Amino acid sequence: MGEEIAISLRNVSKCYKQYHRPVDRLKEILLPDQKASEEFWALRDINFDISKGQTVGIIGRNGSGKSTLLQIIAGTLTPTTGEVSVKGRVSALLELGSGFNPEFTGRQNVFFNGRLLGLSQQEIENKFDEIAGFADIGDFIDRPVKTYSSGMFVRLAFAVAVNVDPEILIVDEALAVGDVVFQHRCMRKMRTLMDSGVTTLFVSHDSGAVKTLCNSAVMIHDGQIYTTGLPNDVIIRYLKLVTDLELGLSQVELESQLEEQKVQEQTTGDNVAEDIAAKSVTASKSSVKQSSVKQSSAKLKRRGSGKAQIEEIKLLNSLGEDVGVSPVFGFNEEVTLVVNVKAYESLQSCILGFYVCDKNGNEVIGSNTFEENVRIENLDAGETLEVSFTFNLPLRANSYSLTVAGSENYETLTFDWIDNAMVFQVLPPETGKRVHALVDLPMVVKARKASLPRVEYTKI
Ligand SMILES: Nc1ncnc2c1ncn2[C@@H]1O[C@H](COP(=O)(O)OP(=O)(O)OP(=O)(O)O)[C@@H](O)[C@H]1O
Repeated sequence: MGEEIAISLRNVSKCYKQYHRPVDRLKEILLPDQKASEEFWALRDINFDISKGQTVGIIGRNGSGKSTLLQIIAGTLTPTTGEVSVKGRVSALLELGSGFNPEFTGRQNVFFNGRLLGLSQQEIENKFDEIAGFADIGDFIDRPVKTYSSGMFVRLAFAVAVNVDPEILIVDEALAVGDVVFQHRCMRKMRTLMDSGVTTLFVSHDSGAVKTLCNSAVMIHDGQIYTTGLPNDVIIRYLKLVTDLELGLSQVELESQLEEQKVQEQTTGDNVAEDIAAKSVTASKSSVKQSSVKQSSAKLKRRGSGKAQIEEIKLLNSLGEDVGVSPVFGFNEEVTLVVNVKAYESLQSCILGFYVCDKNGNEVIGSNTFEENVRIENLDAGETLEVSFTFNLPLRANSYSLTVAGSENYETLTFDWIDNAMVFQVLPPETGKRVHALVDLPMVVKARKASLPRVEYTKI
């Protein structure tokens, strides 16, 4: 039996009417023959299926169509064309305030919203204390919502959305509001819901949250699906697009890249997007030489201005040996990362850095020359530079990837950024010690048995 589909979109498009002046809207109502608006397609031909229990991150630049997409899935907006099928009770946390009546108290809104979501009066009463406890807004629960700060508002809205036993949870960027303690509480609750099989859609500009929370991601650009896949891969594509746009790559060039990517994906069935990502930035210059990894298997992903380029990356073991295509290191082994850079234009200064990332793309170890107090001044065009970083790998046995990047300084765009430049394995400790966390740092542990205090019994 195949996976159960919770959300399915077929050729979904949304066209908004846009008016230059408010009066044009009235004009069009009064004089329907005279068109006073322009059509704007916020979404075009969106097709995807989301299996039950998946957590999907939706990413994209401002105005790309993410909120429109979520509202269509949540059922608060009708698509202009296409079909949407959503199976399960949807609880949506969309725009701040949507669904709340400002004149009602928080308590009244909890009941009002609960009923809208299909819960009975008794069910809401049973859940009320949990919701109020989660929101943690004190006496404000009995005051009109219009007197709330935006933080209180989102606390209550989130508390309702996650505590009404949703089957499908839709969250739009809401976690960015509220204090740190509340954000942690939200994250924990979302994880619990996801672990219990709730299908979740999550729009965020926080790539870290998408990487840690989601199983997959969809990137929307100009109302179309730009790419889908593993969160880290999609985020890399997203960051590359943002860099390309900052570098002034024209829309025509981006569209032709997208077309080329689609054609190649169809013909090879392979994830050609990755190779295109690697080619597009620096197509005219030499590609990076990785003495330890073949380019295709390394899933090379690259972006940057190209003012200078990373020409070679090597990862040496504790004996200083280059250990080949798929290096395997011992637990806590000392390794040396050697990076060679060539300037194609003159640079006033240079910062070179790296990250060791886990499978989800979370940065586990990382630093750069600036933070390590190694100042690199003036690189002339044609000049080369070799930088080495020596560090240990006190990591849980697993595979890790290496990201290497360089920029002129913190203010400028990176000249070269290579994600997944190399993948390597770390073995478990030879001592047999189990590593329970991602990183295992040396620590001092002391234990002391305290004798129990004597209890004196008084005879009555
Ligand atoms: N009611 C509306 N009428 C006209 N145009 C709209 C309307 N709502 C959204 N749009 C336009 O549709 C496009 C997509 O908007 P949407 O809010 O879905 O983007 P978004 O990706 O969620 O953006 P952000 O990250 O800034 O929230 C934008 O260009 C926006 O101006």
